Amino acid sequence: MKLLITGAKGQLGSELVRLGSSHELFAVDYDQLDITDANAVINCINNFKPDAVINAAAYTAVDRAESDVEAAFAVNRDGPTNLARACGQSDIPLIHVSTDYVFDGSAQRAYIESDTVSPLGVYGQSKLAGEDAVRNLCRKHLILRTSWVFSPHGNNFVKTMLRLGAEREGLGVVADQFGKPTSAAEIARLILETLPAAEGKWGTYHLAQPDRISWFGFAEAIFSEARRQGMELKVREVNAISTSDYPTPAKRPSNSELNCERLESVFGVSIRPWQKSLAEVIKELKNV
Ligand SMILES: NC(=O)C1=CN([C@@H]2O[C@H](COP(=O)(O)OP(=O)(O)OC[C@H]3O[C@@H](n4cnc5c(N)ncnc54)[C@H](OP(=O)(O)O)[C@@H]3O)[C@@H](O)[C@H]2O)C=CC1
Ligand SMILES: Cc1cn([C@H]2C[C@H](O)[C@@H](COP(=O)(O)OP(=O)(O)O[C@H]3O[C@@H](C)C(=O)[C@@H](O)[C@H]3O)O2)c(=O)[nH]c1=O
Repeated sequence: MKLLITGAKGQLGSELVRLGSSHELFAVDYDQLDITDANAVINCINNFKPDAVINAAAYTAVDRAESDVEAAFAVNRDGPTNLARACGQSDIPLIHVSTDYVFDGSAQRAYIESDTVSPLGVYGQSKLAGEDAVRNLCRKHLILRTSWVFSPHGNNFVKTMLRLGAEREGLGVVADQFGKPTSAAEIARLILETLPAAEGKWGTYHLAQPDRISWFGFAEAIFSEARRQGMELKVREVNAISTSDYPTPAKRPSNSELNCERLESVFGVSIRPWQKSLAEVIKELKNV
């Protein structure tokens, strides 16, 4: 397939490029295609004539978004609007990635696709506006909501923990926010697997790796896997703290577990647990 990938230097974009080599890729980041520029988006799609567009571009700085509202909405709402309009006009499928942070976390179970959305912060609000634009402007769309993305690239919780764990003896990590860590490689693998089978299955799906865990539990898993692989860490004490002990500009959902049964049953795919992906990512980071 001829695939246009936006945000190609980000976590997901990098994995799409790595795993998508059997396709003809036009992989562009901000410097080659700014998705907030409507004319540039139309020209790019008209020139390359892709079979599908995968939007991996986003504004992902959750706390910074609270004071940088315009920029977050430009990238997360206006960018997808431009892509969806251009794709919709040419009947090109658009794969768009969204987030668990569209939910407020009040559910006592895993969220399904049709659950009420009610984002707590600017990042989630801007991503929700992007989802709406894609649904309204491009019939052939897959909106894939994922969560807690990690990879060897860019910024993510795994890399932050490994950095802090090498610098400090003690760390406090929130133990009352739960979700599903998901590797960018697993998202890329599943996008490339579902896309060729997507005709007649357009819509919104949840895509996150089992199992549900807290950020604290995830931090413990990161340190234990890093030590198992022989990494030297300074950290001796990881303390379970509550959200109120770790004030941040953006509010985060206390439960953003995504139920992914719909994706698995409609496409007949199975999503690997994050533990295996974590081991692979740490192995790669160790060798950098
Ligand atoms: N990271 C996470 O934990 C989660 C991410 N998601 C979603 O998954 C998707 C992929 O996220 P992830 O790979 O982590 O994101 P990254 O932040 O790693 O990558 C996003 C990429 O988009 C680029 N970008 C920013 N603005 C523009 C623009 N105007 N035009 C073109 N490119 C732009 C960024 O460039 P630059 O770095 O120069 O700004 C960066 O290379 C996003 O939709 C995100 O919302 C969902 C749940 C969790
Ligand atoms: C660094 C650190 C964070 N925390 C907490 C803060 C926060 O509640 C939680 C996660 O922090 P982060 O800022 O790394 O993660 P955050 O930016 O909230 O991650 C989110 O990113 C966006 C893009 C998404 O779409 C979400 O799915 C999610 O992955 O851990 C600690 O408790 N201790 C620490 O030392």
